[in-house]
Amino acid sequence: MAKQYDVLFRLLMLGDSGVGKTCMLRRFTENEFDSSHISTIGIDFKMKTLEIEVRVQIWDTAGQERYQTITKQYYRRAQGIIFVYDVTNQPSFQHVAKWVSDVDQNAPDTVQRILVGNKCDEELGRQVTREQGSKLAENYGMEFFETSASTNSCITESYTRVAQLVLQAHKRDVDSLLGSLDDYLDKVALEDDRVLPHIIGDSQKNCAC
Ligand SMILES: Nc1nc2c(ncn2[C@@H]2O[C@H](COP(=O)(O)OP(=O)(O)OP(=O)(O)O)[C@@H](O)[C@H]2O)c(=O)[nH]1
Repeated sequence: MAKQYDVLFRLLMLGDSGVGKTCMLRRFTENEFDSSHISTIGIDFKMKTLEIEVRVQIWDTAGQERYQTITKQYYRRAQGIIFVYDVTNQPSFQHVAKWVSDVDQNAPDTVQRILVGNKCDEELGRQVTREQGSKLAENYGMEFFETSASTNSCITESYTRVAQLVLQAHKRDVDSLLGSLDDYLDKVALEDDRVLPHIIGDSQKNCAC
């Protein structure tokens, strides 16, 4: 019997307002980029199936302080977190420490994290060097990516990597879940085989034509 099912992970994007979270997500899911900034209200999400056969639900949070009571409620349900800062905005880089500390207080210990410096296409306006980003990520034990939603640089790679990390961290759970799902589907298939002639018989009896 054909076995088709998805593994679904929830990923959360965090970072200051304007660093480009929504644009990264739109680039990844729709391959589109918008140069205007319409602040996310509260929280939004999009789904995407990755080549590694994992389906991800990506939550795009509002960076604005006033929505943080709402967005913090989602930390607990995330398996992966993408911390985003803007390489042309030094304060957004400094605030990564605050986002990380919020996650430490509210998310499960098993949550997988990566650090992303977005807008790397803006070389002239750069305020945070690649080395500074990489060093901070190393201090937190995270992998680091520089991305551009504008030029589509490293966007798919960063989402795919965090999903891979989540998959590795939950591999045993996923394997045992899929193992029991296989057993269940096999059992149902066997039962179907036994029941099917009976159902056909019944339906033929009820058929009016
Ligand atoms: N040059 C450049 N601009 C970008 C990039 N990503 C986003 N932007 C611009 O940055 C601005 C903010 O982008 P958003 O994606 O709306 O930012 P956000 O982090 O979702 O903001 P909030 O919803 O307020 O938290 C927009 O004007 C985007 O066009 C990028 O990679 N390069």
